[in-house]
Amino acid sequence: MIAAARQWAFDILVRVATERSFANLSLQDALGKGALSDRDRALCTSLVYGTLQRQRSLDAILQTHLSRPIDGLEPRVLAILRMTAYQVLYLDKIPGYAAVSDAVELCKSVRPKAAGLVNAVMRALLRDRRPAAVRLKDLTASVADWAERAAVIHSYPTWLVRRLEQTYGRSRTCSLLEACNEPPALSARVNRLRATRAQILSEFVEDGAAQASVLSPDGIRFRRGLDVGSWEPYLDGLVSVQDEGAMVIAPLLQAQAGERILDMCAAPGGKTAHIAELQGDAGDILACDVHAHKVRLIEETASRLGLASIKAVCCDARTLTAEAELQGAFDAILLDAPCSGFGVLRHRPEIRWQRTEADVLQLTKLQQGLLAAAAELVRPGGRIVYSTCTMLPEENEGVVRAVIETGTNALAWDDITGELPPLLVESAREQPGQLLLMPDLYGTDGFYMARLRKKET
Ligand SMILES: C[S@@+](CC[C@H](N)C(=O)[O-])C[C@H]1O[C@@H](n2cnc3c(N)ncnc32)[C@H](O)[C@@H]1O
Repeated sequence: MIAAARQWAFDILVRVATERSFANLSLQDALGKGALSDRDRALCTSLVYGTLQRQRSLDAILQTHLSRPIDGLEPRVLAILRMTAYQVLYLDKIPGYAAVSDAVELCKSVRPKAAGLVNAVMRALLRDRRPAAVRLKDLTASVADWAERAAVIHSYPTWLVRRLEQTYGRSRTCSLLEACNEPPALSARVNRLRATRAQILSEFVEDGAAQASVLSPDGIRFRRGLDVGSWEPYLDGLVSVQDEGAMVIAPLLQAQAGERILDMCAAPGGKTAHIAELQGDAGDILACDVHAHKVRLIEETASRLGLASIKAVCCDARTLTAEAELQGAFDAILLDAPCSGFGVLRHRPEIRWQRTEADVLQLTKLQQGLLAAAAELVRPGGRIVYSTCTMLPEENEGVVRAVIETGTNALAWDDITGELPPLLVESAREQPGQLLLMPDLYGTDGFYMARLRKKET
């Protein structure tokens, strides 16, 4: 019988490949059905994330055992080969024969004709005892282009590696590529209106599985996984799951009780809720998202956390400028912009294969349009926080500079060092209006954040 974890992981991988579904959401969905034991949940997660992360490296190695181009294979057969090669090459605790035997059985159940091929390729893979890193080094030894070589070894598209190399140099790029292939740490933000961090941490005193975050006074970092969906403090609205890096962003808005706030791109509402918590739920927050189904997520977040000051609406935030009464109406605006998402590759490994350079160019236009709209909607003297979860400079500083340099909106960089956690202040010293939090520094996702102030007229 095929191990349940492999069957589920295979189904998710096929869905990601053929329907472009999100691995993290498909996993959440599958694991939420409660059909898998804790051990199988962990294995299923590792198979899905690991196979997607290492896809390019796996393909390069698999190709050496195939007589035809690997991308010509039927998607289900390809998913079986990749998932099994991942176990053989990257997981030490899985016996190779068990993975291969399940691979053949899986193939018989979905594509019987290809079972012989799967068996032959996997046996050949098992016979070669060299570790993946050595095989990849040998395979790329004759590749002259550094970016191409690094892209195969660390498993990324070449264009992205080249772009990072141009921006950060080779050594930092390697460190980023490695960090983004690490498993993500789980972290949570305490809803300070309902609990204290000490209260939540007290649950973990005995096994030491959680510790206070050094990046946020409300943050907790876990040393092991947790079934958040059935964790009481989560169900009772005492905590939200949020990356520690993301927790640094809402405080930059300096939102005070009574202030009118706009969160332009708000779903699923993680940062909106953080703003409301920091305002003591005594502000007036308009939270927009362009997708109706995502607006419901904002409402669910607010309701779970017991936050009444958030009003969620479905609209393209750029169109708000057409409403005369909203011009200059907000004390502060968060623009957590739609972006390429390369800072969250640890949570969404597949986006490296889905996003293209052309997407990035399109995104920068959308980001600039949204920021220009924010400049119209904020009051004179008001603040705009612009953030993304990517390390690509054209979506970050490039967007902010382009909008400031139009010269029509009276925006200026605003020093954020006073609101940053002490650990990050040094990193922002050179350019005090912005910060890039890189995934290879503190084990967080990658985030860019900048604060702008509209000059008083
Ligand atoms: C980075 S996510 C926001 C995450 C959110 N701030 C949080 O912390 O939970 C960007 C969001 O922008 C939304 N979006 C994209 N284009 C938009 C637009 N023109 N107007 C409003 N929302 C938009 C997307 O649907 C997506 O939910």
